[in-house]
Amino acid sequence: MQLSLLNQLRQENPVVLNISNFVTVQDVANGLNALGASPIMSEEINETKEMVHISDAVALNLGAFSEEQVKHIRKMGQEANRAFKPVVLDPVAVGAIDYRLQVAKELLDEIDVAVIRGNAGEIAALAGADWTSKGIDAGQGQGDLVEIAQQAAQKFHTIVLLSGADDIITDGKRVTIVHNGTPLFAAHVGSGDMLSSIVAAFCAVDPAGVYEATRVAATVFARIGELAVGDQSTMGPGTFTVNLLDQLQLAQLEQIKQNIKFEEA
Ligand SMILES: Nc1ncnc2c1ncn2[C@@H]1O[C@H](COP(=O)(O)OP(=O)(O)O)[C@@H](O)[C@H]1O
Ligand SMILES: Cc1ncsc1CCOP(=O)(O)O
Ligand SMILES: [Mg+2]
Repeated sequence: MQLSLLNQLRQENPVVLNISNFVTVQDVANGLNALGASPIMSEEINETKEMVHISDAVALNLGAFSEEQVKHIRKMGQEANRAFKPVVLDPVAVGAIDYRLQVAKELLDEIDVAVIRGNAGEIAALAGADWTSKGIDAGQGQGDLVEIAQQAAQKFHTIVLLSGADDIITDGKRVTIVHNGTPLFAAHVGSGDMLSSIVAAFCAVDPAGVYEATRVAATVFARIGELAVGDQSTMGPGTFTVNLLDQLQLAQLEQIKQNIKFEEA
């Protein structure tokens, strides 16, 4: 795995344009910034073309959209496609709310999305698989998550990153499973949104290799979570959040490379 993309990212400092949600916007901005990317957020549709022009990748988060924001998301995605800037979509809670699923599917029809990053419930809903989601969380189901991720990737002609205790990255055929990470990620609202924007940052560094960029992003983020926990046996989400932000900036490639656990299929 080309983990050295992290150093390239830190050198290039790519601009990542985000449609965020009001819950996690600061996690996303600070997470990108600490890692070595340059975040910018936008809520004004009239600046879309210029915004995309100055950006290297776009992350579209469906966490708290309104009808107005959907127009903005559509325009931003299509503008990014015209400018050949990679687009990452985070379909927050589409497994729990049918209306969200419908909007996400429409956007996927209208925008050429490079990567969909979601939890099991979200990716299962997009794939049309049997699964019970719970709000923004993954929920529960019996299906094989690798097959579900592959189905979603094939259906939408995109790379899928299905995150959770294991992260599954697939283009529909190739599969990488990353076992690194910490359950404390799930105790912090915004972990998934941070990851989606970080995927966009890695795609900006290597737009020709979206699959590689996505699996590197997942691995780097998971290892940084582990480094944030360190050897402390008890830690709560408060300390984890602070340490995560610190490690996003401080963690060096050599530390990240230690103890990588992934398999390829
Ligand atoms: N139980 C877990 N163990 C290890 N890592 C986890 C666990 N749950 C989530 N993560 C990690 O948290 C990050 C966010 O993923 P996830 O929780 O699936 O997203 P979301 O917040 O959108 O539901 C990913 O890096 C994922 O690997
Ligand atoms: C709580 C909440 N409600 C709407 S968006 C959102 C944040 C979701 O963040 P994440 O998917 O990263 O946990
Ligand atoms: Mg999420």
